[in-house]
Amino acid sequence: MAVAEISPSSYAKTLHSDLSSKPSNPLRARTSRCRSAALPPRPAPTIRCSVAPNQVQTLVSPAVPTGAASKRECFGVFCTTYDLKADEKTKSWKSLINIAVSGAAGMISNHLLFKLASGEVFGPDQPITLKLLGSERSFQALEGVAMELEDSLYPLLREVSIGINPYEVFQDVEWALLIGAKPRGPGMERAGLLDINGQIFAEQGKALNAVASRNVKVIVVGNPCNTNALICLKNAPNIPAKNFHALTRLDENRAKCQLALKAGVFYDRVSNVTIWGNHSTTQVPDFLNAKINGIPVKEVIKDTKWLEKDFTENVQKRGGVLIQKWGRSSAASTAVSVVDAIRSLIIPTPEGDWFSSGVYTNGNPYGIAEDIVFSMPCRSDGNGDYELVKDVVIDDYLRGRIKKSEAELLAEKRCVAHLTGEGNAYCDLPEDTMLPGEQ
Ligand SMILES: NC(=O)C1=CN([C@@H]2O[C@H](COP(=O)(O)OP(=O)(O)OC[C@H]3O[C@@H](n4cnc5c(N)ncnc54)[C@H](OP(=O)(O)O)[C@@H]3O)[C@@H](O)[C@H]2O)C=CC1
Ligand SMILES: O=C([O-])CC(=O)C(=O)O
Repeated sequence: MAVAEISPSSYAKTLHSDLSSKPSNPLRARTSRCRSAALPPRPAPTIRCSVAPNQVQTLVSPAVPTGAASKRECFGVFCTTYDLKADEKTKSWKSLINIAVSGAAGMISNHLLFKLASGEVFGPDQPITLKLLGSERSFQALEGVAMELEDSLYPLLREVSIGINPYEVFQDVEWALLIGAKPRGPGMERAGLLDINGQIFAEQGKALNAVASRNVKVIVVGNPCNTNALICLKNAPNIPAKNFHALTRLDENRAKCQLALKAGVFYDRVSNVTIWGNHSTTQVPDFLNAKINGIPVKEVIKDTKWLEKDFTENVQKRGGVLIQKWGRSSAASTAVSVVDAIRSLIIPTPEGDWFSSGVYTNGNPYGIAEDIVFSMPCRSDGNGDYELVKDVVIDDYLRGRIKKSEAELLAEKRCVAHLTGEGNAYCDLPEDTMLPGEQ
């Protein structure tokens, strides 16, 4: 690594030191983060960066940057000056919110970012900032993604920044969608994946703890997502553990689709579907409490053998079947399920229904081991928070299956003890432990 001095004006990404650090009044007259028209021109600051000679020059902060709050980056057209208040159309808009997305140059993000920017996630009156986290490896691709966002002319997308340092990218974020993770390659042990990805999520947890909004909502998508979410929350002690989610909404959606197919109804007739446990092949799609047209599934689909075997396995292994056919893991449907997961937290849950999310187990009413991240049924008032649903039935079949997924997650937790501050790791994963995408 060479250390080079670059002037921000020599590069499209510009570091900003001239604006207030707090987005506390996000409908502020938004002056450019590159250069404020209201302020006298300043000499361009010199920024010290670490760059390899043949790499795109990248602005890098120290691990815990001093004065990081005053440093901002923007991308291209998003550096231009505007004033939300002055624009008639924007007067009824809500306050700007900051959303961070990691793995932003990856497949899932390529679908998700455009949904976020279009307004279909947070609503047509919600302007947003997108803060894209990548790596040196993906930096050029990240620029390409940002260029596509520019060219899409989304009115609600007010700011885009790109970076490779989570301590900068997570500054003041209200939502962190953590997608980036190393996929498990041929010959790689699950324990190895847990360690490599766990380190990513330990670092990102620390960064969130240091610089994100104190009430940031975190959705972990990168696999193994339950244990990554646990690592993340353990490294962010100043953020409520309740704010961390592991994405199991894709599994819920897959289960709804299978039940609808079997019952010959459209999938909007299926409700109250819980995915219990790990986002892995031990997950438990719950047909006992699920309903079709408001009637218990078991009264509509009387084929118990199908429910216990075919339905359950179809959902558990759907990711793997899709990889075999498509040649890559679910990206579009995963992005859709991230949208569903967010909307379930910002829109009140319909009366009598619930949604699934991998959440922290402390205080759960189901007897599931504490201190893991486990998918369970949740309801929300639409304020970003949730409560666990109490009125669910757990029979012996369900209990046995839940126990198996719980055992898997406890074993995963032991593998990452060195990343959660709980001593030495000891990895004894069950033989059949697999991600949904593995067969
Ligand atoms: N929970 C769920 O329901 C689902 C979860 N997933 C998981 O989501 C994650 C992302 O999937 P997808 O977007 O399709 O994957 P991609 O391979 O398209 O993108 C993943 C991104 O992860 C980043 N990454 C971070 N660390 C590494 C590393 N050490 N090696 C390689 N890449 C790394 C890369 O970005 P960069 O170089 O910028 O770091 C890359 O762009 C995966 O972990 C996948 O298993 C997928 C489907 C469903
Ligand atoms: O295993 C993977 O990477 C894909 C995955 O999570 C899924 O499709 O549910």
